[in-house]
Amino acid sequence: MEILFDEIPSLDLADFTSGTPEQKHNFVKKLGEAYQNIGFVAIKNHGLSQDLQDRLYQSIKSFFALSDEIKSKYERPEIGYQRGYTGKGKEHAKGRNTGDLKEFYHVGQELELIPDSDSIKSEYPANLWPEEIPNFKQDAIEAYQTLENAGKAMLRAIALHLELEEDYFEDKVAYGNSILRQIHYFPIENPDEVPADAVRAAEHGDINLITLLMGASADGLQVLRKDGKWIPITALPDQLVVNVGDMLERLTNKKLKSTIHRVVNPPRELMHTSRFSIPFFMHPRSEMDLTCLESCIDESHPKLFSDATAGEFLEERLRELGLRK
Ligand SMILES: O=C(O)CCC(=O)C(=O)O
Ligand SMILES: [Fe+2]
Repeated sequence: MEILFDEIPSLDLADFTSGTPEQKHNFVKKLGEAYQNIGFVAIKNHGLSQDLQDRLYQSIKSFFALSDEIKSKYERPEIGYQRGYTGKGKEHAKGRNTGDLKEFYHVGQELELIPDSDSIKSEYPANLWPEEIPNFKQDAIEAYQTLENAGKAMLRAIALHLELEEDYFEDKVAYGNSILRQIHYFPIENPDEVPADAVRAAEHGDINLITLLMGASADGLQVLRKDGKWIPITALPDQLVVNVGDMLERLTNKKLKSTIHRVVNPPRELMHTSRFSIPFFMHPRSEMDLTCLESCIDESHPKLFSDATAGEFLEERLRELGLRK
């Protein structure tokens, strides 16, 4: 069914997690409809409190206000910047060379929380915690866990929409390679000093299964509708934006859409202002097989992707983004 949304659909996650069978059914139906079309929804009752979001934004504002010299102590190119700080302009979208106008900080699974018996533990680098910002660690870990739980609930709904067992993704995302990315789109005093084609975040699809995005500190996020129109996204304060990433698109042979999105620059007179945002990229364990589901392949939907594991696909994309040599 062709639907052209003027805004992304809003859903209540509580309908799915604690609603009546009918509410749960309707949630899955609306989610499936949205993900087969615009690839984005906004959800409320996700479990992440406003207080925690405020604390997170406070910590990252303090962190990014530190000098470049201090921030670079937390930069680890040798692990593809998968933990800690990534400096200004280092990442560019796939297919581009001009770096995005952003700096960011990555938090992954906290190793102490993974049981020793799980061999995945040895795959992950340890998190880095900035000693200059006392609450950073505690707030980031709490947000990571809350978003991981909300993501698991979304994946249960997605599994039902795909007519899989509700717990299909459960073991695949247990201690998965998810990343909390805290982003600062930095102020630019003189717009003529940056490359003419430089933008806050050039158009891209996310790599992972799904992305859960907290309300940002300013406008700018836009998604590309299939008729070519860019639709601005503004989440209400109590909402998270949740979109399909490339891994889920591959698994479902493009039944679910990883929609291209971007963050545009503000008008020239506001280029000197900052924008902060915090996406949570929900990744499975590296061994997850992303081979297209048989149920998503038929004569009118031939298989579009070669077989790969999540780990293989991620490595390829990190090289394409300039983060891995
Ligand atoms: O900053 C935002 O609002 C979105 C960022 C984004 O799309 C990303 O980091 O993948
Ligand atoms: Fe994105």
